[in-house]
Amino acid sequence: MPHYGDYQNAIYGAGLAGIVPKVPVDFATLAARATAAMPASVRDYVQGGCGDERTQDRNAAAFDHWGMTPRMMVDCTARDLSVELFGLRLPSPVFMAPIGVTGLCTPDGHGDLAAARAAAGTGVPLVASTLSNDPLETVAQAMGDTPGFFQLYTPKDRDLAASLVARAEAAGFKGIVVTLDTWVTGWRPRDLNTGNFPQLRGHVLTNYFSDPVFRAALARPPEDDPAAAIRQWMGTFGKVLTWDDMPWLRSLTKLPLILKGICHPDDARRAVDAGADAIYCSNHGGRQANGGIAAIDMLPGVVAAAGATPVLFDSGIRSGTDVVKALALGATAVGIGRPYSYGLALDGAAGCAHVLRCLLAEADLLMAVNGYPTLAAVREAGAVRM
Ligand SMILES: Cc1cc2nc3c(=O)[nH]c(=O)nc-3n(C[C@H](O)[C@H](O)[C@H](O)COP(=O)(O)O)c2cc1C
Ligand SMILES: CCCCCCC(=O)C(=O)O
Repeated sequence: MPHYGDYQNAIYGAGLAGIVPKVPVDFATLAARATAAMPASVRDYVQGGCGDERTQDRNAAAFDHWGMTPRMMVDCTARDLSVELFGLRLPSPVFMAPIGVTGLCTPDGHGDLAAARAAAGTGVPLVASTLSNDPLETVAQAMGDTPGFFQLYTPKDRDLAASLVARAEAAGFKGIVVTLDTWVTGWRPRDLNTGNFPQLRGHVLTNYFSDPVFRAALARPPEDDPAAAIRQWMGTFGKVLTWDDMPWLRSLTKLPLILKGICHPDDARRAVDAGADAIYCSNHGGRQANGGIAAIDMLPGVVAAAGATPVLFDSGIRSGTDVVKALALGATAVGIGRPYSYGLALDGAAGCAHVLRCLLAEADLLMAVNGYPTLAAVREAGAVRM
């Protein structure tokens, strides 16, 4: 049976023929190379975060104070990283988190399709953002047989929300991820210092501009009057959700409903009671609120509160080791954020797939060396706060 770790042999094998990876295999080199290659406006938006970015930095740094203990004399020649989620058998517990400017991460402006193709090529699901340069239907198609999830930024216009969800269902997405932490944008100095907010320049609004409900409310189509369409988007983006909205959200779809941005155990309990099918523990990569606890440090409390409900996690994952630590702390599946957008920036779909394969190879080899043949073994081994 092939293992994700075999990617290491492929890299060394290519090295014998004098070929080195086009995209770096480690995050530090990847980030340095990608941010040098990106246009400044995209780089600042992707790399930046809220305030002085201490929460963002802490998200990644906090993985250092969690450690795992290797077990010996365990046969790990066969390893199984597959996971069941919402009745789907996924080949690995890794997915691509929604990134609203994915479209801009490739020079052709079709980064969303490139990420979808990377999903198709690797079997790693993509959570497609509402904020996309290509319509969700086209993105879904580009994912091939790999399941995808649709991330909903809930508009104030309830009919528009219903339309977006219905389109996502019709397009074949397997679940709806409702983001709770971004009805308004956090304070982002890098973008403020350059007066740059991509959406206000008409980027990544294709799902709105292509939507029949959104279009029906415009005097003239977005193609003829983009400024008016952008103004309408500004007016409708970001409904403030409360727990009272849960029955309505639930009524929009029969697909699994996943609530993104849950960090407090009480909120996790409330989400489960209100009918959420999964909790998505995330602090939005430190982009929305500064001054927070690192996301990975909040994961154990959320997992305990969620009980049997699956918990997805992101924020600060930079390596395969981080992936295994998050699984050890109870995550059912782990979201990759900025690293895959850097892969896109350096080599499109191939670069994105390479980043995902490297993360999976490192995770798989760590499991092999640490004596964890399955994800159940990872979870049983756990991680210790050092
Ligand atoms: C450039 C950028 C755009 C993002 N856009 C969205 C989005 O459209 N919807 C959403 O729910 N989260 C969005 N996020 C948050 C990610 O889904 C994820 O929570 C975050 O990237 C995790 O942090 P990390 O990248 O530092 O690991 C975005 C993140 C970045 C970096
Ligand atoms: C008013 C738009 C809010 C930002 C949406 C994209 C996102 O989640 C992020 O940049 O982070």
